[in-house]
Amino acid sequence: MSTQSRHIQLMDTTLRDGEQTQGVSYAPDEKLSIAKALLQALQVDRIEVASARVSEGEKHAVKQINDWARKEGFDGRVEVLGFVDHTLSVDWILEAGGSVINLLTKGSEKHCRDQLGKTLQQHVDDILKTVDYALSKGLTVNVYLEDWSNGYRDNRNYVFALMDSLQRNGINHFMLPDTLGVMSPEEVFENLSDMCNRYPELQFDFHPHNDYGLATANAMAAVRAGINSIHCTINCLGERAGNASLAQVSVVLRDKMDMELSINESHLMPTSHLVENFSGKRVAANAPIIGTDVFTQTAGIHADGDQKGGLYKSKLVPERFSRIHSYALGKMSGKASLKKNLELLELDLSEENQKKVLARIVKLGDSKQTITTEDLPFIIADVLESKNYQHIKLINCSITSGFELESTVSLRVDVNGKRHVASGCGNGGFDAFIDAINKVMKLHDYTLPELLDYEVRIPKGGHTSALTECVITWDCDNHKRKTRGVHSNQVFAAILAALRIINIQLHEKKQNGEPS
Ligand SMILES: CC(=O)SCCNC(=O)CCNC(=O)[C@H](O)C(C)(C)COP(=O)(O)OP(=O)(O)OC[C@H]1O[C@@H](n2cnc3c(N)ncnc32)[C@H](O)[C@@H]1OP(=O)(O)O
Repeated sequence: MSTQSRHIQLMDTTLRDGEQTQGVSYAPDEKLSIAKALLQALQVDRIEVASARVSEGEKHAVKQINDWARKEGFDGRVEVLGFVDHTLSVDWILEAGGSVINLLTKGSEKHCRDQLGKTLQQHVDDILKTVDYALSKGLTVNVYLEDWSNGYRDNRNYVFALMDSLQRNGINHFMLPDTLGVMSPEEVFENLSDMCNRYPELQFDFHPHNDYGLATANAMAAVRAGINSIHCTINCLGERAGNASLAQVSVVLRDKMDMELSINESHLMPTSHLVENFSGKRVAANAPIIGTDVFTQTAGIHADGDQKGGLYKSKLVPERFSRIHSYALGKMSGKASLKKNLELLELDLSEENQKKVLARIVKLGDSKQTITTEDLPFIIADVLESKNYQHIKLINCSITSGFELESTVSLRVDVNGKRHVASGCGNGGFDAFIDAINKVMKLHDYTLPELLDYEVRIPKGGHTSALTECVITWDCDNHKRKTRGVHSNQVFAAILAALRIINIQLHEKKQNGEPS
């Protein structure tokens, strides 16, 4: 149908279908925080926040969201999935302060017959009872046709008969799910075009799933067929392979189809992080738009092209998403990659020294080591044999750990020429070290930054005696910094990474003329 620019609504179901991701369960306050981020910051049109009847905790969460939404003027944009159970789901939603029910009906003859054990007429009678009850209580009613994609393929007369019975009963949106994510873009276009042509007066939503990795392509096909509302989730969460990614769908519909969306792109990353934290499901580093690595150029040739007038630029510029380009350091780096990192750190090096530093970076990369931007000053100091970059030096350190025992550390350390002895205890060797080193650093008017992430890894194919590498991400005044340490003992790898961030920050203090 039409590829003419029009407003496409996104209905985010991170808090309903997204919570059907294996192992994900949000606490009520987490649900409220995500709902706020979705409606207020990201400016999603509608959100589905739960299934009715699940639990008392869930009802409490939905009530909190509805109370907040009403106060902030988002009433009518918070939806709850309900069942064909006459009064039960409707009453549950009303008790939770809700105003919209997304009623789950059977969109395939097979589900109607084999799961409910009903004929179509019996199912329609039950649905209408629930719809009438919901409308009499003032709810807005949307209807899901569960398993519509299979139902349409196997017996579309069932689907048409269901639609014909429901279409004049005050239902707002008819939601057509590809419940098992089995459709191709061609099938989506063909089947949805047919539905739109048959029922031109009705509002349809499309609910894609990503089982074949086609959710975004299917969302595009749906819009091409004339659908004006797409369901998606943050970070592609959802049952099995997940739903369509809101980041991908919103950006693709804007860039490739010229559609209008209300989404504020600069909030895609923060919302993704929030959901990542609360769901415990990590986003792949190469996930489009929101992955940590997707604006990093690794190849030297690409860094060179970026310097020569943005030769490797597309519409997907990181600034759009409040992100920045970065240039990886490793064996594929060239002089342009190094230059970009030096610019970032505001470091100046002669051509001659750049060559030496680059040779060291390539060598380190060859031995599979990760090199972060924060490593660069150390590599430079090492290559150029600069002595004035060493502000903290661990002279010795012993750690004791035991099963069901608190770990203890005693250490001797040199900070800007002053020798200190300290001990500490904690929940594990690294925690005990942090306790001890914080006691020392307090005397130097310095506090370690908050730790945001802590990753330990061994080279692929390694074994228990291999070197371990620990990469720690620190929150330095809302600016993320990564440091790494390499050691055969993983706690010492972490300690070396911690010493490195201290060294960096002591060096900066010195350069700023602050006492240390
Ligand atoms: C498209 C989707 O992703 S659907 C997701 C729907 N959401 C959920 O399932 C949320 C989590 N579910 C739950 O908490 C529970 O399953 C509840 C509270 C909804 C129901 O729990 P229970 O009463 O224990 O039933 P159970 O989980 O076994 O569900 C199966 C019953 O629901 C019936 N059912 C299936 N679909 C529907 C429907 N759309 N409307 C009404 N009843 C339905 C089945 O026929 C079965 O009934 P039966 O026991 O009489 O045979």
